[in-house]
Amino acid sequence: LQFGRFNYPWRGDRVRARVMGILNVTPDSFSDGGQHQSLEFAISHAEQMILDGVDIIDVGGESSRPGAPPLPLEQELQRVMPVLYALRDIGPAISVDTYKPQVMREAIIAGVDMINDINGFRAPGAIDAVRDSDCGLCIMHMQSDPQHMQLAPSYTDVVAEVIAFLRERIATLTAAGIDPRRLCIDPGFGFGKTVEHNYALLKATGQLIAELNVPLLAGLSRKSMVGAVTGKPVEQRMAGSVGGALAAVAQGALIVRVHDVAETVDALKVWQAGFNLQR
Ligand SMILES: Nc1nc2[nH]c(S[C@@H](C(=O)O)c3ccccc3)nc2c(=O)[nH]1
Repeated sequence: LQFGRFNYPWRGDRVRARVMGILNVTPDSFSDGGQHQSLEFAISHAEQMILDGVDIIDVGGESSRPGAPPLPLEQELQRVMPVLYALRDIGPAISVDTYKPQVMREAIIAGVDMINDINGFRAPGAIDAVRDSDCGLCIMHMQSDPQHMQLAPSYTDVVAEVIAFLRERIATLTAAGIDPRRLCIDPGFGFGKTVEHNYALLKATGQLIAELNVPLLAGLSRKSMVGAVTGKPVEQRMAGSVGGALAAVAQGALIVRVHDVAETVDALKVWQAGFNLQR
């Protein structure tokens, strides 16, 4: 995958969806919290994803688990920056999953190819942090915040409201001088949504793309929406997650964010070989 600037994954052969592998950099639980072991694990996980055919590796220091307290800036930097520097020339595109402007700034200096912001670049300083660079930007919808979002998700019309939110963010970022070719959108499965809201959004993937006219990233891997319809626990949701990824790609999604890279890459290869994409 040639990942030149303004030649983002979705700018290549538009029909092939790209696979974004999830790389969670959690604290080093085996020693005194030093970075070395978690860095070693992160690099070996990245190397395995590359063997599996990953296109983008998404490095996240903070699990956005509902109810989780926010991770302090210094801790996030200590976790994420060594990994970004270790992976910057490893091959595939590198994305950083953060909503903190200072992490964005340092990640851009480290040469990341994309910034994945679950908060849609709403934090004060987030737009300034990313404006004067050429990295890709993923704008995700979230209702409320990770601490409160799953307490009582409610919408009048979830699809219309998510579209309106993403439309406003696209307009705000482009008005600030950001090239729209850098943008992709994401409905944010699991971020302030019930299972019903999530499936209404998944079924509306084509509508979001048609109305907003930017590439769409779908991130439903192993989430509760998969568990709800399969009855499976999180460690047995791979097949359901692959099914969800194909449901999104069939409607035009261009990036799927997944835990199970090898399985998703294979499923997409066979699906794309057997489905007439040029409809
Ligand atoms: N763009 C984009 N970034 C993301 N980061 C994440 S964290 C997520 C997970 O299960 O990985 C998660 C969600 C809720 C609780 C824990 C963990 N999800 C997305 C997504 O759906 N889209």
